[in-house]
Amino acid sequence: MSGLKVAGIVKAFSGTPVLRGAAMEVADGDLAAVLGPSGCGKTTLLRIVAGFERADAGSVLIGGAEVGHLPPEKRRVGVVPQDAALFPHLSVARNVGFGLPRGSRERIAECLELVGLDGYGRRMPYELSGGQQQRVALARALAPRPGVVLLDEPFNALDRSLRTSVRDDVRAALKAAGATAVMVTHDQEEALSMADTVAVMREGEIVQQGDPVRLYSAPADVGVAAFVGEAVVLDGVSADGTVTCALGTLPTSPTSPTSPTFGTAPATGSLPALDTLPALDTSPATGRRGAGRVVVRPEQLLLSAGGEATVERVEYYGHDAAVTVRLPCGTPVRARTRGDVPHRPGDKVTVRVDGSVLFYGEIVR
Ligand SMILES: Nc1ncnc2c1ncn2[C@@H]1O[C@H](COP(=O)(O)OP(=O)(O)OP(=O)(O)O)[C@@H](O)[C@H]1O
Repeated sequence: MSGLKVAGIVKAFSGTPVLRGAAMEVADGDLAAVLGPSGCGKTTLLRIVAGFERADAGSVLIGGAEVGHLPPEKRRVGVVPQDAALFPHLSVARNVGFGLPRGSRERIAECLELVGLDGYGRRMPYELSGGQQQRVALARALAPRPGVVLLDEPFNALDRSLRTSVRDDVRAALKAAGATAVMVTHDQEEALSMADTVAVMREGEIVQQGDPVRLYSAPADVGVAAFVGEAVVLDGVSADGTVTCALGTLPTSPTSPTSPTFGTAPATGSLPALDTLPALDTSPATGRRGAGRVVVRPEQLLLSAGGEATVERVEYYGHDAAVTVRLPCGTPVRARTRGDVPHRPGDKVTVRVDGSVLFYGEIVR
């Protein structure tokens, strides 16, 4: 196998477990995002892949070969740190050529071109913007043709307006180089918009890995649903392909998981990819029944004038707005609406749900 595979990674610091059997797989040439809240172990996993840290157990395969026993310089891994960390006293070209043999001018020029900075070789790092520095750091990581490129929250130091364009440039450069890459982030928008595959990490485990669309539409559990995008979570009672909750009786999505272990990573390290999970069983006789939790996406909530629900708060963002509405039963829900549709606090509205909803409950067979 080429690409990257990590399986069953366990790591503790001074007896405190940080990674508990983390497993993920990245196909050759794919960009993977490891997405998780602060402190869940993302950087530690990346450092173990890079060889800066040693795992207590588990395996790291790069291009099909086990590298767990190798020092960082023997792993063919390129690293892009958070803050670019260029050598301040070296020119851009010498930064990019740092890990290359002498006389690698052509390769340096090639890599600068890959990141859209051809002609910048003679500049010094202090003459570059933050985004340009980050691109030089990527060129430096790509220069020795690594088996895997690791990016640790690479856009953190950039301001918001710059991030989108630098993200595009970085993704384009990785794709042009054909690199297999893993990017750590706690920003769901960044993960969903950039990556080919997203691995969601929680408390030292990859709880689900899948492509962005499937991850958003079929999260493994309520926690993943709420972390990957916004979620309205309500209590509900399910029967016969529908669920009854504060928003009425709604059809449940065919992507609602049917197994309590849906998407969880077994300790053996095998991959919790959605594609490999058992076929979905939505037949009324054997589906999920009883009490559980309903997940609705805010953009599924449609508001119309007049009704029993009350608008409490409107956050206007231009392209859209977030409207908090109190339902007649007293439960608040947050809807995403078009920015040009006026709602004001105190307005009476009706809330309808567009499409089907996810339901997480006990399975009755
Ligand atoms: N060298 C170390 N010694 C002791 N504890 C450590 C060490 N490195 C990391 N930790 C602890 O391991 C946990 C996970 O840290 P890690 O940096 O991997 O998380 P993270 O998900 O990358 O967080 P963030 O998004 O905030 O960077 C934290 O509780 C951290 O304090």
